[in-house]
Amino acid sequence: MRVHESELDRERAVVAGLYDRLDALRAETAERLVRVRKESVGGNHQARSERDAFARLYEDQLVQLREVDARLVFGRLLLDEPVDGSDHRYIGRIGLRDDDQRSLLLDWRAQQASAFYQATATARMGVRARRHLTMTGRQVVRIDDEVFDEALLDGAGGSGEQIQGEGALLAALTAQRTGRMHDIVATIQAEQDRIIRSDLRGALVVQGGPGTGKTAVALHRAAYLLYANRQRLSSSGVLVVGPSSAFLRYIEAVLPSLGETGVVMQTLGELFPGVEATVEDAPEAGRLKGAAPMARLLWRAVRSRQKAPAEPQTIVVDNERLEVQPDLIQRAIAKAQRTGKPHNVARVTFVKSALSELTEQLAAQLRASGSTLDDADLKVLREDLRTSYDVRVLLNTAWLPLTPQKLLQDLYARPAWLAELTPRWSQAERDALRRDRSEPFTVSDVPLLDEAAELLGDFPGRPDPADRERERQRKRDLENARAAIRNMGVQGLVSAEQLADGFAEQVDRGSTAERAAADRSWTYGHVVVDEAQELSPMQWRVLVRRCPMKSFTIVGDIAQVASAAGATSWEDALKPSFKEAWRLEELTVNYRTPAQITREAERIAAEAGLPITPTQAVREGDWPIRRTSAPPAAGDRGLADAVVDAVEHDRGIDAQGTLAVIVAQDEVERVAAAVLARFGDAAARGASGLTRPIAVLTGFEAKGLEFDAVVLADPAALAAESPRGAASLYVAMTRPTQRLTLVER
Ligand SMILES: Nc1ncnc2c1ncn2[C@@H]1O[C@H](COP(=O)(O)OP(=O)(O)OP(=O)(O)O)[C@@H](O)[C@H]1O
Repeated sequence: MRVHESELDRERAVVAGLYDRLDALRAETAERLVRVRKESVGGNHQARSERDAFARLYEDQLVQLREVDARLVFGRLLLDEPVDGSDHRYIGRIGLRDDDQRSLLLDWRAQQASAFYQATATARMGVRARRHLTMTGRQVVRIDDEVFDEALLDGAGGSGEQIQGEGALLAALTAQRTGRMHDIVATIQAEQDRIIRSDLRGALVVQGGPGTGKTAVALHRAAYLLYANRQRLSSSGVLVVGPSSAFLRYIEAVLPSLGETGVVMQTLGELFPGVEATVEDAPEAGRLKGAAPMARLLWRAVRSRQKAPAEPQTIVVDNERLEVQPDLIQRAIAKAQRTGKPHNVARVTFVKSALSELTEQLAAQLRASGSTLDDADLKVLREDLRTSYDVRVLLNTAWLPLTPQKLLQDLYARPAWLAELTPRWSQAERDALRRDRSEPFTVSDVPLLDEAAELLGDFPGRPDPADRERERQRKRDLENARAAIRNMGVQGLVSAEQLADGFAEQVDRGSTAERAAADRSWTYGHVVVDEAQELSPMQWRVLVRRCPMKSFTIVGDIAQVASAAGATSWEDALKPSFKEAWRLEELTVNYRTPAQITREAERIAAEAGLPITPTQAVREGDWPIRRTSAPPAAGDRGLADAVVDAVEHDRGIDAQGTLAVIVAQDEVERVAAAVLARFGDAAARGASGLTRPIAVLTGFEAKGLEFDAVVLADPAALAAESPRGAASLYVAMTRPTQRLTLVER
């Protein structure tokens, strides 16, 4: 015991030294910031923009140094071979060095830090022992050791190999939930670490049952990839896609706590700039819109808007009546189509070709009536035709410039046109898409808008030259940044790209992340997709367009598919976009849900025929599943009242933790009203409930989230509402970290 005490003191002294170093760095950065800001406002534009860029860089560094304060250090390795004069190596959120550049703290993402997560007694990786440090504020409160080198063992024996840092892990797993996801750097397990550090290239699929840490792993992988491929990813960015804004809010603090702020997070409804879709389609419409043939349908829709008139058209130009044959327009259309360019771009060829033929026809007509025409006259004729109202109407009727929004609205609002395009569909299918022009776009419309944008190309008149100027400016910025780095002697501390980003912000005030999110043609260096089993083929197509290099981390659980357009196997989902070029990793340990609850959820899911991957829960819970039922005579009120009672009962056990009431869509508002009436401000309906003690959610909203306790209203209704059997019920049952109550009807 005494030995342990003195060890604790020793660690406290080391950790205090690390915090001193952090404070010194902060002070130094703050001082640099003040100095840069104070420098006289004079100088030319170039000098000012350089100073601003440095100021922004120091501000970012200060934010990062502040973010890493909590649990700055969490581990220590005892090494076979000393490094920098010490056989102790401390692992933390960031790397720290002393004035002589000796390593004091190793960034968890550094290659040498992988031993902290992966070493075992049988594969020691040069490690004699591993120590987990548990912190409260800046103070070490506990140490847990695992010894690998037999020479150090005095009969105590090494700890189990499957779970590492058991004490620290269990403390993290049973800690009360706050409605925000936390990072897991201190306790990443070996199977998770291998996935986190897997190569940047190609598509990596992480399949795992509920609570196996897929989301946690995906986010830590994003942080790791940004660290290990800083040059490549900092300018192109990383996109994280999640199912709902509630989910993104739940995970949004994880990356900043790992020191990463440049990641773009979007829901599937936000992938098309300018549209923020939150409404979901009815299952049948969602299925049709998500299916791969929709791409072909949109192609045909665009083609059908390139159409010669059925009859000859008479137009008047320069007081001459011209009879335009459908053939003439048809030839111009064919020529434009042969360019293979998008609709709005190919239209230029169409117009040119039609104008040439019309000019010839008009000239021939004038010559026939006795006029003589030279080249200059022909030019004038062509210009007269180009500016003629009749010609404009004629050409626009045959080939009108289109926006993606207009194309899609027309498709849904003009049943006759849709019918023409879908000869093999049933009338019921066509009716499912029917919609008024004024209705907002749905989440399933977003990939269709993107597909349409691809087929249509830029709308004429959009600022294209600005892009070229921006490119030239970027080159100048990079050169200036390199020069500035040399002048200030900060080589190695900042990359030219980072600094040039700072210059660019000067112009459009946007970080890489903001610019990427606003630009449909932006291509990311890496894309992380969470809850990927829900994605439709059309959604996959958008994501691959956002990252043509196909560097993806795809995490999900095929058994949790709730949407009608989601995948039934990873092979089917990925084949169209990735062919065979993806690799699969599986996670099998459930870190969230206690064993009793996991077993019951898996039993129900298996009975309903869901293809679940059974998980191994790391712990037994302290509470059995509780079942109550609503008195049948009380009707709808009965369920709401029984739910309120169940919540009250659970608050009696723990009034501090987070609790979710999960309800089928049809009943959620009624139950929410009763819960809010009883618990007032302590409860809220929807995503805003995530920062309150009690949240009332639908099965869909609860996806990916977790709570200390869950009260599930009417499990049968929840099971019935999902197009894929009991998926929604399975998801709901696997949300609690401690207690589950089932309120049956
Ligand atoms: N190595 C770990 N150390 C500490 N906590 C962990 C670890 N791995 C996972 N967890 C915790 O387990 C819980 C479940 O993780 P996560 O939400 O990533 O699972 P998931 O596989 O995405 O689940 P679901 O499919 O149900 O959404 C989270 O609270 C997470 O922090």
